[in-house]
Amino acid sequence: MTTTAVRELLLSRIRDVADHPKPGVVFKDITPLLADPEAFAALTGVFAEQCVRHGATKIVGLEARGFILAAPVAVSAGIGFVPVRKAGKLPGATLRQAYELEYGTAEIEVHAEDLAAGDRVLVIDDVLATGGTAEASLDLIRRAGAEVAGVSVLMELGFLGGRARLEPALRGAPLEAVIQL
Ligand SMILES: O=P(O)(O)OC[C@H]1O[C@H](OP(=O)(O)OP(=O)(O)O)[C@H](O)[C@@H]1O
Ligand SMILES: Nc1ncnc2[nH]cnc12
Repeated sequence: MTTTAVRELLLSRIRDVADHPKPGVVFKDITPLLADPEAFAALTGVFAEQCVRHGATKIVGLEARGFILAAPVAVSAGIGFVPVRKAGKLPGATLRQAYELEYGTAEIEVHAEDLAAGDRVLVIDDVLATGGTAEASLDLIRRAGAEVAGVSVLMELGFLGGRARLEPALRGAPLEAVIQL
């Protein structure tokens, strides 16, 4: 399949849900994509190629939808998967990072022992919106001593300015969005 055909297939499997989870938000629902094995496999293939191209040695997935997309990429690429979770879920010793959302703040965590110097980490998630979650994940990766290989997302909501917010934290690492909206 050509790159354009893959993008069209993926876009056709993302459903817009108006006013979810609150009025005024158009929620980008990826469950139709996950339910279509051809589309899910195509997306996994795109991420796996980026993983190889950026020389990643570990994959971080961002809870929760990022877990679903990142795990098959790690298996396909033959490298480890590391979950970045919302605070309070991981049982071991963690590093924790607070970040700002559109309204209020949130915190995410990673097991400190899962990342170390010498790791090159590709972050995978479904959506880049304001960029707050991805930015905080890059802080965690570096605080663990690892290097950021890149950030890969299925879709970027350009009108929310996530790319500009993330730019300084990327420090030259690539941010790739399969679909720009
Ligand atoms: O760029 P941002 O403004 O930080 O937003 C993007 C994040 O928001 C969504 O996750 P959410 O926190 O809704 O969690 P979920 O995947 O568990 O539904 C999405 O999956 C990203 O992780
Ligand atoms: N509009 C949106 N749809 C799906 N996930 C999101 N995360 C942040 N904004 C989102």
